[in-house]
Amino acid sequence: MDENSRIPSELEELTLALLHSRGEVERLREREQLISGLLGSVNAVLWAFNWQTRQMIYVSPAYERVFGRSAALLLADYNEWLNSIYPDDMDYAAESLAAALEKGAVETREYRILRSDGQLRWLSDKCFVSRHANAQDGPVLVGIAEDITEKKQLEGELQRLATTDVLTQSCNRRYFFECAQREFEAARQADAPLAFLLLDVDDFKQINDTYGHQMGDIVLQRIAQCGAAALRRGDLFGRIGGEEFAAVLPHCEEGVASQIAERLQREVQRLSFSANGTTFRVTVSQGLTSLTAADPALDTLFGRADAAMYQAKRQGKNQIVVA
Ligand SMILES: Nc1nc2c(ncn2[C@@H]2O[C@H](COP(=O)(O)OP(=O)(O)OP(=O)(O)O)[C@@H](O)[C@H]2O)c(=O)[nH]1
Repeated sequence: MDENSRIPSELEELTLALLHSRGEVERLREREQLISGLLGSVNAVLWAFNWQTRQMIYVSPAYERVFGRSAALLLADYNEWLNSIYPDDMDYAAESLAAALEKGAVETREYRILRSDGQLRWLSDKCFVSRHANAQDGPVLVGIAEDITEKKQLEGELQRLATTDVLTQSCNRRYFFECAQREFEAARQADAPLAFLLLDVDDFKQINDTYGHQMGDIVLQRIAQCGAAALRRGDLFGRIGGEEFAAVLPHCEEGVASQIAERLQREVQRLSFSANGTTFRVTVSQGLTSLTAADPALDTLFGRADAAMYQAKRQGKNQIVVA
């Protein structure tokens, strides 16, 4: 056989190369279809952002579903993304994005957006510095944003259940003392006034025994409503025992605290209940005290308010004792 006949001619080489590159193009097309199918079906927004030019380079199809806005507008102008962030969360969203540049990644970003239809939604938006970006184009940030509104609502509901007294919807004992401790420490640190109020329903056993436990529950609910009505915004109110409630009044001088306790006393006295064809009223005894420089712990305040409340009971009930 002739030596030259074994060497493929230039034409054959070209044909082989063409066939090979056609196969490659076909494979790439299939791959692209697969990836765009995946990106289209994933309910998370994948995005890429050029930090230097402040340009959105890419955003996946889920953007229009999650944000309810046009992807074309976003690709034309990055401000479209900023416009969608809930104003209170704007600083956090911008700072955490910049932090990703320094740290390489921020995986705990959560903020709220306003969809174009006015709906408020929570997003988890993890972002990373891309390792594949071209150095001369500046850093590129890539991210994955997911709608976590339902998860947030569930967390909120769990938090509410863990901190709320089921019967009266006021703070439960554990949460009340947790918040009271924080208020106590803040007042001590700022040398600010703080009052502690303890309230116990008078002759509650008799109410239960005469009108039934269910009626007793209604009494507790109405007293809790009086508490919410009489206190100021920022005051803490909770049910800390069966028929015992407590309040912490931050930044409250003794005189104002007394007025608040008196208002609460009157609110309760005004309540009227009907059962078994009769009408009855309830009263409460209150113990009130204020933080002094010598109080080492919240327990000291609590103990003083408790002693004052028992003094009110001993003195005939339906009254406030200030200690
Ligand atoms: N209906 C109802 N009763 C409760 C609840 N928790 C505790 N109690 C009742 O509250 C009553 C408290 O009674 P006592 O501690 O004797 O106090 P009191 O009758 O209010 O007497 P004074 O405190 O001296 O005025 C008890 O009978 C408890 O069973 C509750 O969630 N619902």
